[in-house]
Amino acid sequence: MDAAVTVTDLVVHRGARRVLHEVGCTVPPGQVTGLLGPSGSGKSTLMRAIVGVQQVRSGQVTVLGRPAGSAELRSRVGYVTQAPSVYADLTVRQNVRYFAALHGRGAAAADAAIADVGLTDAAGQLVEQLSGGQRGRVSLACALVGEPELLVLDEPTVGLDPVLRVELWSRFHALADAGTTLVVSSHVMDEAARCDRLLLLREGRLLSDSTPAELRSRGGTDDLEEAFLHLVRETQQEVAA
Ligand SMILES: Nc1ncnc2c1ncn2[C@@H]1O[C@H](COP(=O)(O)OP(=O)(O)OP(=O)(O)O)[C@@H](O)[C@H]1O
Repeated sequence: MDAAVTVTDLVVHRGARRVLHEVGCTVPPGQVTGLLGPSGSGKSTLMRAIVGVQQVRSGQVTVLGRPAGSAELRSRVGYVTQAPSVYADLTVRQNVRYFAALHGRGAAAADAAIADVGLTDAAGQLVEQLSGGQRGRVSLACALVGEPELLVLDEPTVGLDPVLRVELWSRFHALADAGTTLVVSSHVMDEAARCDRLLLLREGRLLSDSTPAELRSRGGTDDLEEAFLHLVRETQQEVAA
């Protein structure tokens, strides 16, 4: 099956610095692909390139068979940034119903998306009265309600309690099982184990594009964090050699 996203030799500069160095990777359809790496490694920049809002220096990004950012992709790709982008002076329900209407969907779809992110009890509250984590979940509900084919989520579980994190991850897998492609970034390695595939970034370079099992076997350890460190050391030795 064709990849949902193909990134080839991607170079991105931000300000005066090169922040992505000839990155190449693919994202398979109908799976949860994790984008993992330390803060500043380039995860958000790669996501921005995939959704077509990042100016690129060179290379190609193809999304659902089209160049990233094509007008035709707008309704097919959902993107949730780290900064919640919803209307603070509207309630949760009003926000999600508004985004539902933009996608030709009704109140029932909005209510289902609100339930998916665990906000049913807060549906009547103004967004400005919610916590940061709750606001992030309103953004997520607004993206879910459009039922995009590709969902790109920048650190969606930051600040969430463990129970909700587990629930959201099972929701991500249910979406993938129904055919949605998800790209989910995190800097928490324990979330890596929940992904079908892992893209590991460090200092703007892709260290690995593999399954968690392949990464464990390459690192000779069951601990993904250890395996990541092994890969970092291996890459440093290759660079030094
Ligand atoms: N608007 C900007 N102007 C200039 N440089 C930027 C800008 N935004 C990010 N950068 C730089 O680009 C690099 C990659 O940043 P990016 O936000 O993609 O990393 P990240 O892995 O998503 O980090 P985090 O996990 O902290 O969100 C960093 O060195 C950062 O300082």
